[in-house]
Amino acid sequence: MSARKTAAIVGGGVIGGGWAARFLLNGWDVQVFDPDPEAERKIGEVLDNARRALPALYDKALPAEGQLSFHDSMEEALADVSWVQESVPERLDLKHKIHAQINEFAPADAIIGSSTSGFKPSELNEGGDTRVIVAHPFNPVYLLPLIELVGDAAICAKAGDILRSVGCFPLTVRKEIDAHIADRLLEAVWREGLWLIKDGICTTEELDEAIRMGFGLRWAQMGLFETYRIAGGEAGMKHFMAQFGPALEWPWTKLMDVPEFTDELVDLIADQSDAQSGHMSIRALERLRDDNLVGMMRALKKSGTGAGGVLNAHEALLPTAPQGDLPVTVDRVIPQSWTDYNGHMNEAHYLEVSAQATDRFMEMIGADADYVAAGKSYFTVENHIRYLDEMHAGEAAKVTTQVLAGAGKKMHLFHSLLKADGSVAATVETLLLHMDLTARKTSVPDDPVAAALATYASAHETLPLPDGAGRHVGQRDPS
Ligand SMILES: NC(=O)C1=CN([C@@H]2O[C@H](COP(=O)(O)OP(=O)(O)OC[C@H]3O[C@@H](n4cnc5c(N)ncnc54)[C@H](O)[C@@H]3O)[C@@H](O)[C@H]2O)C=CC1
Ligand SMILES: C[N+](C)(C)CC(=O)CC(=O)[O-]
Repeated sequence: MSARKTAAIVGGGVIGGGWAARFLLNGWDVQVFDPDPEAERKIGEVLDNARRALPALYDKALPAEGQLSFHDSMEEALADVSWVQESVPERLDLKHKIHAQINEFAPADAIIGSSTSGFKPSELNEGGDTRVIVAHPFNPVYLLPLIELVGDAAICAKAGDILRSVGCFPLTVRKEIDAHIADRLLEAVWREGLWLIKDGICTTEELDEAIRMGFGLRWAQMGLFETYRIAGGEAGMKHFMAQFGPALEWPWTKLMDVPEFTDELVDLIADQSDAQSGHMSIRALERLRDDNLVGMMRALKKSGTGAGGVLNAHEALLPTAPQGDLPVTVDRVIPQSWTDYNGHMNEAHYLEVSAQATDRFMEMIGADADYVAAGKSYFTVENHIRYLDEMHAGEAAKVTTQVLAGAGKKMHLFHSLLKADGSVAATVETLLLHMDLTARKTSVPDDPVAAALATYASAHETLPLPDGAGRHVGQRDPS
């Protein structure tokens, strides 16, 4: 993979702006070419949404943002890049023209991807010596991990490595077909929806409720076939197919046809959509969507299912730098979902951050997932939290951890929650005991864990006792 972490965005609209945010917030420099005089403003607004949402998916800090630049020529925008992403309007003639220009200026080793929703790579490359692959994203590109890759196998493999490094899920489509995989499914649902609305069976809002109150939730974590596998009950998929296969002969869909896009139909759909969502601006709807997606995707991290597994794998790649003499055990952004009616981070999440810091420190001394799977761990037996300052959504936060004592069965830690300016927002003094998970009784840790903990305890012994250590609730500060 090229060492250059610079991407060119050709076409900075809804999707190009999302690509710019995906690369930029993962530490890449981004060079944009888009003749629209409003492109810089539009991308700026997408970046505002992305900075608010993407970091909240992670329990570790993302890399420092790359540099964003706008260029008046394709040649300038493509200088020294390792990825070119084309996101111009879905017109094959325009894409051919653009890719001929890209081919002229892009470095020979650069990946050239098209965001096209439906064209095949053979169509994009027809008549020229271009080497475009389909790299089809899903809006919002900075949050949804799926990128469908279609085209040259070697280029797709290299593209997949790069996409994984910026938190995406590259899905290589085995054979090219119009609209790849996901858009064919989306098109089917959209066509049927148009018929249902045209025939007065439901409104746009009722159709959306039918999706988001039912299978839409299921699809977010298990897709279509795993869901149907469960629907077959103990008899499984074959029973499901036997029971519901015949329905494919019945008129449960009109997909053989699509309603004529008359002015009446377009007005019908548009009027109902306005009635459903017209009270919110697109940017407000986008922020609501992002908050919902972040909450759902964070929930999937616990089981590692679907997008949750992608987030966990990407998070494992993110480095955490030490802070002075103390290890940084949490380095993250406060998610919107952690704030409450007082407009700041809720008290419960200070303890959640502390628990994350303790888990990270346990990993650092070898009491990691494998250690727990072997039947040994630590249990927290006492916490003392001091709330010293508010934390707000989108705020960067670090936790440093000092070992106050670490011998025998005991592990006595002091976590300090630091704001971006280094001030202390909270402290959590926490006492843990080592446990035998089979006997459910205290036990001494394995020698390697005991030795690693003793090393930290010895190194921290020379540090001043942190302010607040040993306090009890309501203790007066010395005047
Ligand atoms: N909107 C969506 O939900 C999705 C769209 N896509 C695909 O992404 C591509 C772009 O779609 P959108 O972002 O929605 O369109 P858009 O209309 O929002 O953005 C297109 C951008 O291309 C720019 N542009 C036009 N001619 C150009 C040229 N000669 N050189 C450079 N830039 C030029 C325009 O100024 C505009 O900013 C299409 O192929 C579409 O199928 C893929 C996934 C989702
Ligand atoms: C409607 N659409 C064809 C532009 C959808 C896509 O291409 C993917 C998406 O984000 O839904």
